[in-house]
Amino acid sequence: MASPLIIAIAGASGSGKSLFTENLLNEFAQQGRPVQILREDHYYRAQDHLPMQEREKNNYDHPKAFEHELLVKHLLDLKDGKSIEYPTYCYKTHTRLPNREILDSAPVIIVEGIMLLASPDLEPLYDVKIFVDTPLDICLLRRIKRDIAERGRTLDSVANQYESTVKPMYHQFIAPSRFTADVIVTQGGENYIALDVIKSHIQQALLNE
Ligand SMILES: Nc1ncnc2c1ncn2[C@@H]1O[C@H](COP(=O)(O)OP(=O)(O)O)[C@@H](O)[C@H]1O
Ligand SMILES: Nc1ccn([C@@H]2O[C@H](COP(=O)(O)O)[C@@H](O)[C@H]2O)c(=O)n1
Repeated sequence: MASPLIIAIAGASGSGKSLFTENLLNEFAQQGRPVQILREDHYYRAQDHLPMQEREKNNYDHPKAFEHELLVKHLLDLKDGKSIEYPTYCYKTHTRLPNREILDSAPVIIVEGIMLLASPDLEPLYDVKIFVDTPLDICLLRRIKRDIAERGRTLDSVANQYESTVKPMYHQFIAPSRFTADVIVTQGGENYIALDVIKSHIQQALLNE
């Protein structure tokens, strides 16, 4: 098998990265082309050694919150055609779950997450770098709804975390990383023209291998 293409999709929390990734996956699934998806969130560091109060106060919007060294290893393994043991993460307990999933390599690997373009160790591994650029007020509204519905948060906790870490870290790390992207996607996860352009590029790159 030729070396897989690695597509990185970055952007603010709530920008629509996950939805964009799902929609890209659907485009390839319709053609019966195998695609593997990795989420940077699964690589948040385990915190079993910390009491819950400490975990709740942590800064999850700093690059050091992630075990990027493991993500680098996994991407290199997938590039070599090897399978990986993909970690599982729980936002409610702020730590890893014991189960791991075996993921096989595939011709297209999509990796999605907030800090993917802000890590110099990861950047050389990508073949295509995409930044989903959505106004921060829209990201915040989506995050409030999602975090209350799915991640066990309250309106107060989302607001406090947003002011103390999410917003300042966005300006320090995520916003500057957009300049390293090959493609900037506006209108979030439902920009079907961007999806089409990226799908065509990937298909062409696979044909040329
Ligand atoms: N273009 C869009 N229009 C409406 N809702 C959207 C759009 N993009 C994403 N969402 C919703 O906003 C929330 C956050 O989107 P998500 O893709 O999880 O963001 P991210 O992965 O960047 O944090 C989800 O509930 C998602 O369904
Ligand atoms: N224990 C955690 C871990 C992460 N977060 C927040 O998740 C955001 C990244 O995930 P997205 O799906 O929204 O891109 C990030 O902004 C962290 O603040 C958390 O709240 N708790």
